[in-house]
Amino acid sequence: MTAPVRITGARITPVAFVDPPLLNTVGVHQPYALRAIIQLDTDGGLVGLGETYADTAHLTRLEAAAEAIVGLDVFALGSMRAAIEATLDTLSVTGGDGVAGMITTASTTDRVFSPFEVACLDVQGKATGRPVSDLLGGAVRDAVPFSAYLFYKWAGHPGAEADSWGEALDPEGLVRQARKMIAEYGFGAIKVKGGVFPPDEEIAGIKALRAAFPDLPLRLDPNAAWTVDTSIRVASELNGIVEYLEDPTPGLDGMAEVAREAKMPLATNMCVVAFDHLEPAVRKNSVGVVLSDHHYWGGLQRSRLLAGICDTFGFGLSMHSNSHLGISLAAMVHLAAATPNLTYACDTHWPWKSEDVIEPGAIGFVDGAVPVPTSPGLGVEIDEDALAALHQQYLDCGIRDRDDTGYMKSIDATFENTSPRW
Ligand SMILES: O=C([O-])C(=O)C[C@H](O)[C@@H](O)C(=O)[O-]
Ligand SMILES: [Mg+2]
Repeated sequence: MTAPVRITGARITPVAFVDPPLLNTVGVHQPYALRAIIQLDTDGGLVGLGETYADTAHLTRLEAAAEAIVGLDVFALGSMRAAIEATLDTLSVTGGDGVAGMITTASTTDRVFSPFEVACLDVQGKATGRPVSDLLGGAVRDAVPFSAYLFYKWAGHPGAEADSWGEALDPEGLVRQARKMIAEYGFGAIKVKGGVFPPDEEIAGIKALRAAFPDLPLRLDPNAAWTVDTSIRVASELNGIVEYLEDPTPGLDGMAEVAREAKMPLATNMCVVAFDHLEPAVRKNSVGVVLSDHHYWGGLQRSRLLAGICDTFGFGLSMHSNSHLGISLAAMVHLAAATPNLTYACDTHWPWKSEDVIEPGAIGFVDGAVPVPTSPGLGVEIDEDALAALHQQYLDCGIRDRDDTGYMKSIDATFENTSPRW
C-alpha cells in the first residue's frame, strides 16, 4: 500500500501571458491574461501542479487554503475540501472570479479547492506510477477532440502592432481566422464567440462558416447577449446549421423559454455552473448540454460527478474554457479522456496563447485532438525559467484582475456592459 504522502506547503505563483484583443459581450481581453500556478510540495519530495485564476481576491483565498491543507495526505481529498471550506468561511474578501463577470454564481469553495485537488491527483499519479486519467476511472479514448474557438477581434491592441491573427470583424474575417486555426491545429468543430455585433451580423458569420466548412459542426455563444425573443429568432435562422446554441439569453427561466421553441439543444456555462443549479435546470428544462469546467466545478473528481448527473438526466456534456496554460490543458484532457459521456468536442483558448510555464513537447494537438498523456500524474512539468519570466511579466504588466469591461471602456468610453443587449 502507498504510505500517506503529506503536504508540506504550496507555492502559488501568479503569471501573466500575452493575450490578443479578443472581443466578447462584456468587453475585450486585456493585453495579458492572468493565471496562478500551484506547486504543491510533499514530504516525499513529489511536487503536484495546479492552475487557476489569478485575480487578487482569488489569490488571497488560495494563500489561505494553502496554509489550511499543510499536513494532509494527498489522498484525503474530502478532508481537504472541508478544511478549505472552513478557512474560506473566516475570510472576508469579495470578487475575484477571474471570468470577467460572465460566471458569477459558481461555488467559491469549488473554485479554490479545484487547483489543489488537481495538484493532489498529480502527486497521487506520480506516487502510484499511473496517469491522472487512471485515477478518474481510466481513459476511454486515446485523444480528446477540441473545437476551433473563433473570436471577433481587432488586428492588435490599440497602440500596438497587429498580431499574427489579424483582424476579424465580419464574416470574411471569421472565415479567414477559421482557415488559419484549422490549418494549424486540424480542429473538426468550430465555436464562435458572439454577443459582439447585432445578431444578424453574427448569423451571417455563421452562415459564411457553414459555406466555407460544409462538414464541420458549428456553435455560437453570445454569453446571454440576447432577449428571449431575439434568441428564438436566431435559433430559427440557425436551425440545421449549429449543433447547439450556447447561452443565448440570461437565466434558467429565459433559457427554458428559448428551449421550448428552439429546434437545436441549448448549451450553457452560465446558468448551470454549480451543483445546486442542476435540480432547477432539470425541472425547468432549461438546457440540453452542460459545458463543464473543472476550475469552478471543484476539480476533476467533482467534474466526474457532474458527468454522472448529466448522464442520469440525459444532458449532453462538453467542456468550457477560459484563457489558460498547459497545466490546465493537461487536467482537462485527463478528465475528458475518463468521461465516457462527453458528447461534443471541448472548448479551448489554447491557439490564442504564445507563452507557457510547462516544458515544451509534453502535450499538444494532433488532428484537432490532444493525445492523452500516459506518464505518471498529469504528464507535464514546470519549466522554472519560463515560470519566473511569466511571473516577472505579471509584476511588470500592472494587471491584477481580469476586467474586459474596464479595458473596453478605456478605449470606447460609450461602451456599456448590458445583458441582454439585443
Ligand atoms: O464559453 C464561454 O462563455 C467562455 O469561453 C467565457 C470566456 O471568458 C470567453 O468569453 C472569453 O475568453 O472572452
Ligand atoms: Mg460559453
